[in-house]
Amino acid sequence: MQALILTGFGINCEEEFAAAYRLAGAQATIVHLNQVLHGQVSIHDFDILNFPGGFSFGDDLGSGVVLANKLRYRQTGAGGRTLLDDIKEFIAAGKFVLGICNGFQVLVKLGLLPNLSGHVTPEVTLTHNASGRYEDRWVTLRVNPLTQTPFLKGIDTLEVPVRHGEGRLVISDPAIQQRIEAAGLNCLSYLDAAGDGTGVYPFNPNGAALNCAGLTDPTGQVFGLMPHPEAFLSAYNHPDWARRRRLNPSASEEGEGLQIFKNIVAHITHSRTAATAAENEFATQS
Ligand SMILES: NC(=O)CC[C@H](N)C(=O)O
Repeated sequence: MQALILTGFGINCEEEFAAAYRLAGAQATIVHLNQVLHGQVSIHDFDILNFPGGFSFGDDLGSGVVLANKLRYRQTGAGGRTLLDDIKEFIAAGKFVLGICNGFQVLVKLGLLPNLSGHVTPEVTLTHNASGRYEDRWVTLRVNPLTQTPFLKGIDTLEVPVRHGEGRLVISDPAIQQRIEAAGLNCLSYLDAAGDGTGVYPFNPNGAALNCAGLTDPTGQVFGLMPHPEAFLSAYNHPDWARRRRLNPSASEEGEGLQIFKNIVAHITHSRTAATAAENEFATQS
């Protein structure tokens, strides 16, 4: 199971991302975006493509906009081929894409999320937090029980840090909002201290529509979220770890964020084993 983790141009969470995959049992390779754009590395040699957080292109024109435009418009080959063409093929082959924070912003600006139309055109946007400030705090999330994505399998709630200036999801078309809700694509929502979904600041740190902290596409293969699960890989990353351990001394030393990476690594490994078994059976029969 091979994870490709993009870096360069102000992306700054690639090491945490790689650590997450390694702890989950996968191989992680950090690659500069130019190596992919110049054809030195092919995304097709990997199982999952990852867009980490950071400040790509200094957040100029809006977080994630320039990187999304490079993927959509920068020609990587003959005939006007772009990296987005490769990413579409990658997804059509049943592979997975994960974007965290700035990476989520890239996927939204590109139109890979929520991608209700299947045409990869932007349908929603992420913009400046309602507070007008950069928000750096821990939040609690609930997984939407309707979600089909393997990334979130078996997870009910989790605590994770956010650190962003542009995390407010805006959905200007009510029909799109309704379709996102009906399909369960708003896969993560912010909770208040009583464990209820809330739009109230600071529990919802940015004023996002639908209290949405994360989205998937209709296939569940593309997943993006504003908070940083890759920053909660060890129980000791939590600001309140000492009290949590006192209350529950036998609790795992793993951070809650690691489960997302373990889930996808297990899913891909399992699907591959099943595919090989089916091929072997076919070979024996024919
Ligand atoms: N941590 C991040 O990835 C931040 C994303 C983006 N630069 C923002 O401020 O919204």
